[in-house]
Amino acid sequence: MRSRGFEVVSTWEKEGIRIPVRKTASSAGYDIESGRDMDILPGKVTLIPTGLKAYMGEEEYLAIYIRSSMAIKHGLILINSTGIIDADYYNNEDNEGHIMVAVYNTTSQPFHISKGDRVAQGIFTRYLKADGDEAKGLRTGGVGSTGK
Ligand SMILES: O=c1ccn([C@H]2C[C@H](O)[C@@H](COP(=O)(O)OP(=O)(O)OP(=O)(O)O)O2)c(=O)[nH]1
Repeated sequence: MRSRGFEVVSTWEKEGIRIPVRKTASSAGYDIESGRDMDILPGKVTLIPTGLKAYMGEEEYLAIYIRSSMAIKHGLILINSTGIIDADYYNNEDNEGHIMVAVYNTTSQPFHISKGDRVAQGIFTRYLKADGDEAKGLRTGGVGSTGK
């Protein structure tokens, strides 16, 4: 039985996309790499495609955080502070569940990222449901897919 994990998005160039790993026995985060070469321009939001999707249990999500060194040494932040990858994002009909890392370059200089550079980390997390919660909707895509 499988619980949670990562897969390469089928439409993405598989070459050079590595399934995330934790670097040490007690690291919480799975290191997530950029799926392509990119220039992260100052003062702009850039979506970094990862070439990855994640599957998990129903009451779990994958929390995406910046790698500390990207923030502290290079001034990159996540524009949404923490990316929430919902369990039902996996294999959605729009983009298959492609995980995007939404970065903002706080410096005045462009920052180059190569395919395979570790940019973010993902931590699988459990959440709790409120009494009377009977949500049944189906996710069809990514950011803003359930409204505006
Ligand atoms: O940094 C992020 C944040 C979100 N997502 C994907 C996964 C998530 O399941 C989906 C929707 O994100 P969220 O629910 O945070 O955005 P929303 O603006 O509330 O959109 P929706 O109306 O689709 O829920 O977009 C990413 O790939 N990267």
